[in-house]
Amino acid sequence: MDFADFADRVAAIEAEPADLEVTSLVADLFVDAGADLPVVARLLLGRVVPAWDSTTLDVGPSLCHEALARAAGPNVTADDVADRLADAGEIGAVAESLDLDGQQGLAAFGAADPEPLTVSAVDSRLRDLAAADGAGSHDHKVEVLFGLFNRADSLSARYLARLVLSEMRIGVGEGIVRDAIAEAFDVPVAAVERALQVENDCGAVAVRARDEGVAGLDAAELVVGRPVSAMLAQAGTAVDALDAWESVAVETKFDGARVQVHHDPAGDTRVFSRNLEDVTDALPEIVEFVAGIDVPVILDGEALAVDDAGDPLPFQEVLRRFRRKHDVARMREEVTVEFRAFDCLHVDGTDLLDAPLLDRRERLADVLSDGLSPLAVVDDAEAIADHEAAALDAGHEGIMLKNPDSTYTPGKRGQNWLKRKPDVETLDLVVTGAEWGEGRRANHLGTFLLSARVGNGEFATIGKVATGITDERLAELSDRLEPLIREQEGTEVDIEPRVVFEVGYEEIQASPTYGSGYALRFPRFVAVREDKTPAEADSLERVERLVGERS
Ligand SMILES: Nc1ncnc2c1ncn2[C@@H]1O[C@H](COP(=O)(O)OP(=O)(O)OP(=O)(O)O)[C@@H](O)[C@H]1O
Repeated sequence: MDFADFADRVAAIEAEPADLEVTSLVADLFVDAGADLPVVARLLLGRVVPAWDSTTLDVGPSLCHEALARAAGPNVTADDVADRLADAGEIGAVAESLDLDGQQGLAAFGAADPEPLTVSAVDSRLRDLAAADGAGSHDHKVEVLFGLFNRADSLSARYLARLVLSEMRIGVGEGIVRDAIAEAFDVPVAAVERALQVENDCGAVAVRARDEGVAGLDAAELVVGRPVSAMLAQAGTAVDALDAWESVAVETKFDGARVQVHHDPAGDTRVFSRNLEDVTDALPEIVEFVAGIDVPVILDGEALAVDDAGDPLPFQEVLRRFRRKHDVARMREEVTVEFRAFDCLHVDGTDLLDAPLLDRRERLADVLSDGLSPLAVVDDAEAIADHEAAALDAGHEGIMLKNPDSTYTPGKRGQNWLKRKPDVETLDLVVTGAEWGEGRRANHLGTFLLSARVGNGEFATIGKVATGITDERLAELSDRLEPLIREQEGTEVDIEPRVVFEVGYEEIQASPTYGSGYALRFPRFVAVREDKTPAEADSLERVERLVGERS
């Protein structure tokens, strides 16, 4: 499929306001995609590689501006592109407005490939770009993007630019892709959903649905070494749990970082973070800990930092490891990280996603004798309160209440896992802006503008945080956020939404000051959530719920 045809179809999808119609248009596109089906399915979600692969294109705005300017010809500079972006507000409109003239551009710049740009050419060039690393990678990336923009017509440029900056925003989310696969190939939505959870790649699942139908979808299996999304929890109380289930599995809620451990005694051990990033090198203790397991396993659990007495330390200690991977040996001497396993997804060729929690826990105990998170099955509120008090006394964050009969549903924030924490409230919010500091802090960004997620790549501002940040941490945050600056006006900057802050606050108030209609009172910085992407930040819906609960 030519990329220009794909871009036409995407423009029609973007212009359609009704979800059902969007699903049908996407389904039609899937039917027509032929051999390009897996790539088309991923591109619609703004992905080049499957969701289980955390490789990113790592293209920042300035790199993209440089490539666009080169493709636009000698009269346009990267600064011009940035200026146009300030006016237009989104990169797709800018790319489209540059009138990149496809094949004429080729002649003008002497590019080697006279073929029209196809979907598969874009895919392979962007994979090549994603693999570029180290010295010279900047220039290589500009070169690859220039080559693509140079062969693109205006509409193609619009979607290419959005794709490389992870801003597809065409109103197509995972739910629509799931429903469209079902509609296109006449298979049940539930079967598609299940295969997506297991395989974590909409491209591969679309092909299964088309080529093998329900049987193919049902045959999707976990692969040791390929991460799946983690099952998530909702906030809940003992009463919620006892109302919903006959008995309750109570576990300690460890204040660490979620890890999924894939161990193959005949091969490799890999550790993945909650956003599926490979963090194996940052956590050698965990690799060593599971080294003795003599069958292939996929384990779910928490990486917990402990002090010399074995007592838990705050989760920031573990997250620091994810960030500074090259200092691991030194950091390991300073802080010990231990593994607490609480679930088991696969043992020795058998997937356990559909097994009840207590059965999975039995299998877990078969393969691991140490490092298990304790679990008690109880049926009264008093026993739950006792467990909570004991967990808090021991310095843990709270307790988890789980339905003993529940299956493991990857990526779902369902009602089968409830988290119960004392009322220390924090929100995970996306940094979308900042202000330069004053005086001693003039070289650093000092105040950070925070936003809640409103859906499909959009964010609404809700407050500013400047409190709770040490000078050292401020320098670190500045280094981190400066490359993400999109625009500057006076001392205020607009920042690409990439980094998530955990922020404490006293109260949430209705307020016209911010786009969300709410403002945090007394916000204070707690940590950078290295393990969360903006898509996993707290939503405005959650904020509204919190406000509702309080009033
Ligand atoms: N025994 C346990 N069982 C399940 N999850 C646990 C357990 N102990 C600690 N956790 C952590 O609690 C998280 C569950 O809460 P949730 O799914 O809401 O994630 P979260 O948004 O990171 O929440 P939080 O910030 O409260 O940890 C898990 O992702 C995991 O990291």
